[in-house]
Amino acid sequence: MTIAALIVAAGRGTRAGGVSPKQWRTLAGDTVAGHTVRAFERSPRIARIVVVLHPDDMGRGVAFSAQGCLVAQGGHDRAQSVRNGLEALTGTGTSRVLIHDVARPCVSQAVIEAVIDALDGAPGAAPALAVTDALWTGADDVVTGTRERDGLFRAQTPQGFHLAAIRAAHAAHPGGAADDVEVARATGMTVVIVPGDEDNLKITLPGDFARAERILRDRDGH
Ligand SMILES: Nc1ccn([C@@H]2O[C@H](COP(=O)(O)OP(=O)(O)OP(=O)(O)O)[C@@H](O)[C@H]2O)c(=O)n1
Ligand SMILES: C[C@](O)(CO)[C@H](O)COP(=O)(O)O
Repeated sequence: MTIAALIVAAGRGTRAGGVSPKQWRTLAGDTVAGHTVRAFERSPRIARIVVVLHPDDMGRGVAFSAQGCLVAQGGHDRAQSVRNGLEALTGTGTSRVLIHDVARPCVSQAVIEAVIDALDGAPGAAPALAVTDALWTGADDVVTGTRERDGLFRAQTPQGFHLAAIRAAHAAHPGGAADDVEVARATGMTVVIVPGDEDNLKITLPGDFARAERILRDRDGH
């Protein structure tokens, strides 16, 4: 069985601010994208890596190609970028794919392994963390109600799938999905939840860079 990682890196990181998109910012000695790609290169079970880049960033693809990655051009939204990455896997003999946000550079080997292992028993698998805090609704800075937290999860990536199944799901989906699990579930696919990791944050807002850098430095013992 051949397993690929598909890293979507074609977003602009508008919420993170800064002079360049968040995936090109340097943290703990490498770019965010460099850390993310390396996490999958370190996994002996990942046979190939596709990196999906924004049209303006295709020049950066040369370095990824030189290190053995496939490179694809991104689309107008995340789902289109995923579809372009899936297309790039055509003819490579890949049977399973782990789809990951470039903006999650602290993904651990344990999370990658858990997703891969779960795909032996289900067509889809993804990491998530159970919601433990109380949940409120609010308006104008005032609490307006509470919500049941049982059965709620915070979704992470990598989200793993049998390749043919996720290709078919993306081809059939009308658009507007938050992630690939939503696309998969729209076809009736079973997606199992594996343990996520608090450190597997998605760099989204300016304050997230410092936290990601701390995690990466602590892990590398710097
Ligand atoms: N057209 C797009 C849009 C998003 N992405 C990727 O999808 C992931 C989603 O994370 P998010 O935080 O939403 O990234 P951005 O779209 O870059 O961020 P923002 O919404 O703040 O602009 C990121 O890895 C991003 O690069 C992509 O490959 N192609
Ligand atoms: C795919 C994802 O990371 C799951 O948590 C997330 O849905 C993508 O980004 P966004 O913050 O919802 O735009």
